Amino acid sequence: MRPNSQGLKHKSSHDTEREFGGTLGAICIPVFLPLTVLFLISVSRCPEASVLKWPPSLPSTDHLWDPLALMVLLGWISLHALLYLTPATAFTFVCLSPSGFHGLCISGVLLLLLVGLGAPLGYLFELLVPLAVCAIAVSFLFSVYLYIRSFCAPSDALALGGNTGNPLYDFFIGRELNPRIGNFDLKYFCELRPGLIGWVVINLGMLMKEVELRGSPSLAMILVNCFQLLYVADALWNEEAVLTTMDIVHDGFGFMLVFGDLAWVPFTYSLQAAFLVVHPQALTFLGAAAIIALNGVGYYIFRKSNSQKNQFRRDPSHPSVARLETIATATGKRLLVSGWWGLVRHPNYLGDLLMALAWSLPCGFSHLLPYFYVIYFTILLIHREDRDERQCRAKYGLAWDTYCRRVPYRIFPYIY
Ligand SMILES: NC(=O)C1=CN([C@@H]2O[C@H](COP(=O)(O)OP(=O)(O)OC[C@H]3O[C@@H](n4cnc5c(N)ncnc54)[C@H](OP(=O)(O)O)[C@@H]3O)[C@@H](O)[C@H]2O)C=CC1
Ligand SMILES: CC(C)CCC[C@@H](C)[C@H]1CC=C2C3=C(CC[C@@]21C)[C@@]1(C)CC[C@H](O)C(C)(C)[C@@H]1CC3
Repeated sequence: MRPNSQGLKHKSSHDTEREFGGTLGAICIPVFLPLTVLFLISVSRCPEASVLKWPPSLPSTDHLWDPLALMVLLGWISLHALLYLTPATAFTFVCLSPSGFHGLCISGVLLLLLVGLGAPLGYLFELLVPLAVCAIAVSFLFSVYLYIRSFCAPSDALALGGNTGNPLYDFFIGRELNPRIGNFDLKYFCELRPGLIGWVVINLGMLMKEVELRGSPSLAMILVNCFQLLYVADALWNEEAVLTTMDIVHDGFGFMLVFGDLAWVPFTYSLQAAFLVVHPQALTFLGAAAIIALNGVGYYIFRKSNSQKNQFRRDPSHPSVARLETIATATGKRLLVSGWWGLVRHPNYLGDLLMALAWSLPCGFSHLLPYFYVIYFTILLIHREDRDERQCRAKYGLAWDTYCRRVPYRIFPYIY
């Protein structure tokens, strides 16, 4: 057996553990999730906006395709590929900031120019369904390309879990860990650039549509736009931290991540803004202040806990983390058992979930749809926590069990 780039030995196709429901999941998820995206966008623009209505509303076939949508999508991905390849020093006005953040700033400047020249950004509302259809199609084609090219990759470039020998499952999970074209890291690019920045551009399009319809943006729309812009800007400012996430370190680059990055994130994470275009909400200043406070608390916990772990992993002797209590593991790495990581085993998930709730609350309580993100995200993070737990137990053995005894709660103190 030959160690791969994850430092682990390849198992045979029979003993590789299958995740996400195995082969059945790999067949159902690529059918079910793209339909879910189209269903949710359709529901968000119906006056009744009911996710429980039967039969479910799906867009009619003549609304699925628009050549303009394909041009916009391919232009957008190409622009970000170009920015990704341009050396950071070329952007002297933001040269001290990380390169993902340049992408966001430059997109912002270009959009302002377009709006200044009279481009109707609000038209994104009409284009949303065909754009999502194109993003789904591009995700499928790109995943097929990744699957085929993975057979030319050396075995130490393959992901541990994506090489079961079952083509459907391997296509879904991803065979190659970090596919590159020269220096261009395809997974890193997709995880942080076109989809994540596309999400805030769609939000802005929804805000402009509201301005077209009602003359000015509502307080609820402004809050949703600002909260989510802060989240995306934070991700791009701290972009190197993504290099330690399980998606980059452990998971292959297959349909699940490609679709997640290019279609799921931009089109389902922007549902609150799309909902508000057709379902305006009256928000009091007191209500808005409470929601801002909730988002602030969530962001504080999310940022502080992520930064504490990143700082500790980078330099454990740094004064900000040197006094924290730790336990040793057999690998030589230490685990934090005080500070944020002594409160619960995933304080960053707790902060992220509080923010998710704050993004839905401006949409009021009359509909379930704006709460889709919080519900989906709770399930995603509980499942992710379980996967991470298994990986950490395999890596750290007894030390991980000691950590779990010291810090018994996973995400919510005294609850879970
Ligand atoms: N908006 C979205 O859709 C999503 C957002 N996220 C967010 O992304 C961020 C990253 O999440 P994710 O990658 O899942 O996980 P984490 O950032 O929580 O990283 C988990 C890893 O941290 C290390 N670790 C765990 N406990 C300790 C400890 N006590 N001391 C030191 N190191 C420890 C382990 O790796 P090691 O020991 O190898 O360093 C473990 O594998 C989170 O804030 C999450 O909320 C995630 C998914 C989706
Ligand atoms: C299609 C499925 C239902 C789910 C696919 C999951 C993906 C959408 C997520 C897996 C991990 C992600 C991360 C982020 C976005 C969502 C996906 C791609 C992230 C970039 C969001 C911003 C954060 O600050 C982060 C820490 C950089 C996130 C990293 C993980």
